[in-house]
Amino acid sequence: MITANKEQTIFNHVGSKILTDREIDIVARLEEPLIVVLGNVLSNEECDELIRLSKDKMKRSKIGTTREENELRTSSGMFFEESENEIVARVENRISTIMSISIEHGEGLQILRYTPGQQYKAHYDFFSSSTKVVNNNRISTLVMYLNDVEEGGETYFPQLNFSVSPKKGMAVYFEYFYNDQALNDLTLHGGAPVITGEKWVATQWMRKQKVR
Ligand SMILES: O=C(O)CCC(=O)C(=O)O
Ligand SMILES: [Fe+2]
Repeated sequence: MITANKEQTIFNHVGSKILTDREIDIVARLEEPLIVVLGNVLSNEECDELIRLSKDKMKRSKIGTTREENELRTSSGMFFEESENEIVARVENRISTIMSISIEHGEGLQILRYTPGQQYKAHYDFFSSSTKVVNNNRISTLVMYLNDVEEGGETYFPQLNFSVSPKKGMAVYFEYFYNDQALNDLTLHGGAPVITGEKWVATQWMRKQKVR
């Protein structure tokens, strides 16, 4: 007998809703590799507050440091400490339900800001097998959009001819912990250059084992 075997996924939600402290909408999904577009992940107030809190920090983190230019990623960014404040704790709990994994597997929430011309070139979120961290590699990503971008700034998957336009409060989830490495490789993705306006995102990466 021939059985079509579908690979095991981490994301365990079916239907069109995910129940957390908010009702999250599953807007669209690609099955393999699993890429899910989510709506109503963050409220407008939460988006604004995350931007406000990180703005200060980005400023502070630049003092006394020479800003290293990176070809791959030209945006500026910062990390929140675990449960750093009430809003980060609340959002982390929600993220953990969405991503079907406890927050102990998560690196701190990362905030990125892109101004016109800035981008994140196509990359993998997992580390290559030649690096030391590979024994506790990343397995999944949630990119949350904190504002509307006038033009540009799509999250694109060049191997899949697929892209997601940033929309305040929405998010894109994907995972790359398949047995078949070819599926993982299809999650190559980037943040297209912003053309007009600014783009703010919050990214959560999860690791195979606990990091906290
Ligand atoms: O800015 C984006 O759309 C993508 C961000 C991203 O790839 C990441 O944070 O790993
Ligand atoms: Fe990424």
